[in-house]
Amino acid sequence: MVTASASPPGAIGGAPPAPLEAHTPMMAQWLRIKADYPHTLVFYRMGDFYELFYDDAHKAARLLDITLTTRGQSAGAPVVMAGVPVHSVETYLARLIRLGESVAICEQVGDVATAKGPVERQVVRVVTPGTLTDSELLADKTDALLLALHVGARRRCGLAWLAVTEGTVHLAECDWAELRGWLQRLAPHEVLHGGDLAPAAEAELRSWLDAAAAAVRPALTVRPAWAFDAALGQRKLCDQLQAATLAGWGAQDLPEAHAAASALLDYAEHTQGRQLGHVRALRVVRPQEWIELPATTRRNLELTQTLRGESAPTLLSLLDTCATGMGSRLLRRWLLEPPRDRAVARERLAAIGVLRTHGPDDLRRGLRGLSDVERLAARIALRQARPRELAGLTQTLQRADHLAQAVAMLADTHPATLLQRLAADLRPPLEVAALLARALLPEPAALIRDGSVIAPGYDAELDELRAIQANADAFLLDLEARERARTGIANLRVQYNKVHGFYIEVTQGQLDKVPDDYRRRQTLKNAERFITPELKAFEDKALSAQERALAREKWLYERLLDELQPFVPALGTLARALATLDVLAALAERSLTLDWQAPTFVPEPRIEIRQGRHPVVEARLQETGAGPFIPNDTVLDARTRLLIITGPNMGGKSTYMRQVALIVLLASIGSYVPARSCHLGPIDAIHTRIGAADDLANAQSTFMLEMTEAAQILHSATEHSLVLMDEIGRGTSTFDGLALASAIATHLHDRVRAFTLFATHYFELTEFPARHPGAVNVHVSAVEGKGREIVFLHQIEPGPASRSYGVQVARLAGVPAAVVQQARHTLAQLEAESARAQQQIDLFAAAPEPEPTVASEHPVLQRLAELDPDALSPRDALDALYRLRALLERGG
Ligand SMILES: Nc1ncnc2c1ncn2[C@@H]1O[C@H](COP(=O)(O)OP(=O)(O)OP(=O)(O)O)[C@@H](O)[C@H]1O
Repeated sequence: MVTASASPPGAIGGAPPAPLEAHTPMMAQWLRIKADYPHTLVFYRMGDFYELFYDDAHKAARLLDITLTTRGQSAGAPVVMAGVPVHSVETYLARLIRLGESVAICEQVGDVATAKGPVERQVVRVVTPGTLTDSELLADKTDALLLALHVGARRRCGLAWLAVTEGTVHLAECDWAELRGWLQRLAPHEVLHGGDLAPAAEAELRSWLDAAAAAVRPALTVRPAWAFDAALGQRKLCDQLQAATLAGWGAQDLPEAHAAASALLDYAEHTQGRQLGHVRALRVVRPQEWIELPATTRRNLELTQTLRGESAPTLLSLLDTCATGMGSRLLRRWLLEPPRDRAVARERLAAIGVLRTHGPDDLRRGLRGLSDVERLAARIALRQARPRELAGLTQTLQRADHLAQAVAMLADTHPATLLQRLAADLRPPLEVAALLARALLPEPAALIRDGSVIAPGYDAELDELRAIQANADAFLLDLEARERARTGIANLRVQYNKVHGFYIEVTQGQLDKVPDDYRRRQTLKNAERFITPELKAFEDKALSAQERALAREKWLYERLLDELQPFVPALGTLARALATLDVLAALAERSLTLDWQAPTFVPEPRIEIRQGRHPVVEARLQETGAGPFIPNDTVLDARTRLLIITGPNMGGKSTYMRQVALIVLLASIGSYVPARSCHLGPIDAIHTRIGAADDLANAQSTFMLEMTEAAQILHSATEHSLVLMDEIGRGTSTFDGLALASAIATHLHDRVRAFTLFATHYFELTEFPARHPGAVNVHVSAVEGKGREIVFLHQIEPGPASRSYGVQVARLAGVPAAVVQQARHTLAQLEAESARAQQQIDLFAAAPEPEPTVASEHPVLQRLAELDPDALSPRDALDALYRLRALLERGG
């Protein structure tokens, strides 16, 4: 980090290069502060504005479209500045954060009245994309994730991440090659690194991050190399967890991740300006724990985003009827991190089963409108909680207590372990509710600086100060009456304004009646304003009482935050329990509303779905009244591992394949599924290769992308993976495509042995099952009506499709009749020709052994290859052996 002394004075942040003394006192103060935040926009508080200067001002003017001005001079040059009003700062912050910028908020902390020169200012908080805690800046349903990356020896990467609004640090280690997958899965909003990456590696990191990003452009923030210290990280984690060792979390042998954690915690504390008292949990994430969902799968299955990047209609948007933001965030995590261990899913299913029987509606009503306890716990720990948030917590805790009782009753009668754990964790700290109810007004002011936050009866001193203010009104009325009587001025008024304080106002016509002891305070057009010794004495007392009351309220509020600190862990536990209950209740509601059934897990390899449906397509058909969704079966097991799916365009192949993947995923997270029944064996990954959008940003052609994705699948799929291959090979010429498709199918069938759904338009591939016992043909059915129009039945049936109906679909799509007519004609010719040729290519013949290449590489082997042993006498053979030996000794 650049400091004031390391940089030539005055060259900071675009200011004119000059020693600090040459600048005005205020600009010298700004320069000192800016030197500590060279890469961060400094919002420098001046009255009702935050001002930015020099380079910061230029940048902000560009990014925020605000006016750039100059005012006065410093070091002999005009001061370039731009400002935003304090009252609307959140809007500007939100825009900057979305652009990946960070902002240091620099407030006046000194006393304006007593300051000599500029008031003392300090950076109280740094707002960065990965460390957001303000409710205004965070979307309800997503967390801002901060990730620290440490690249150690042999490019081994340590990862540590957290959402500052949550209480858990996560650790993981991986190789550089796997990093991309991690970034895609986590989609962090900000990544910290030590600045020691080679330029190529940094560029790679940037491109991976941008590819993983959703709405917010992730920031890449450089932290000093010393901040990444394994020993320090381990110590910091132990401190956070209040434990002597990390062994209890299985986190002791992760030095690279410890180094990352040290930078992570240091930075999070630095931005919040304090320790993270609420971070009390640690999780080591080992990728083998989850069913792998590569980025392509998440995209193709439209789990949380449509292919167009919208948030609906997606699987998440269909599932998410959660009543709270906490629930929605947890549901998203469940969906993206399906556990391989079926015990987790079984527990959730059992709990959902109980909620279904009892009807989840009462619980859901109880959850609706609850405060975001998770974020509030963090904001209390960071001392950022606002009065209204705390007042809301009072009610939330009381309502959570009712929920706790309801869940306890359910858990008593139904032994579902998850419900029992929830009942144990749903223990709202009611003393917090009592304390808050006593301390706060039911509807306090938005900000503590405005007063009107602390309830009467909570603090005797505050009550007394407020009484003085309250009596003031009575006193002023009394004074007004007395002065009217004394002076005979009937329209005399005693009033107050912020600038001039208390005064007696007398209109022009009455001025001759003003007594001698009136002192003039201000002259207006039609009136004069006066003060009297009695009013002045009162003013001093009332104003000081008001000021003191405000200061007292502020002090009491700080004490209240102190008193709440010990309850932060309990609030964290409560938040997690509420979120879990919310997700379970939402899944129960969905399963009832959408008529879903519980899946059954089996130990043997199997995906057996009866009457399965695609939940999102079904919902859309229902919405648009476009007819019923046709359910279909899927049976894959140890003997049948690959389905060759054929059928017309628009027939429903993609829908069918996706529905199988979605049902497998839903079952794995412990949800009911859109099917009459589902028996599911172990699954370790869901891979998809569907459609193709040109990756122009990375200059990859459609076909290149198709093959890259196929290669990744062939390398990483196992016999427990589910693989969807949609029309592989269509991005190139027919022969190339067909050859590749058949080779890929063969590899998946023979070597990988993954459960594979292979949709194709290459009819030649329907021969595949005849030669491969683990494969079968199915097709989506369609018929041709009388008018040669195509009717899609969307029914999966055994055997290959009889024809492709491409021309009929084109007609359906409105292709001009003349073109359709010509296509029909050409098709008939092609079919006739192909039947004549009957060229039999054996698509599925075993690949020939790789050609021996070694012989051409080493001269000894070359010579050896040239020998014909049958033509040699024993003597010649011995000679040849000596010659070879000599050649070898000469080094070839
Ligand atoms: N089982 C079903 N029941 C009812 N409608 C369905 C069903 N499956 C698909 N559809 C409807 O058919 C449309 C086309 O389906 P889909 O995209 O899966 O076809 P496809 O065979 O993959 O087509 P292409 O080969 O052109 O990619 C869907 O948008 C949906 O509206």
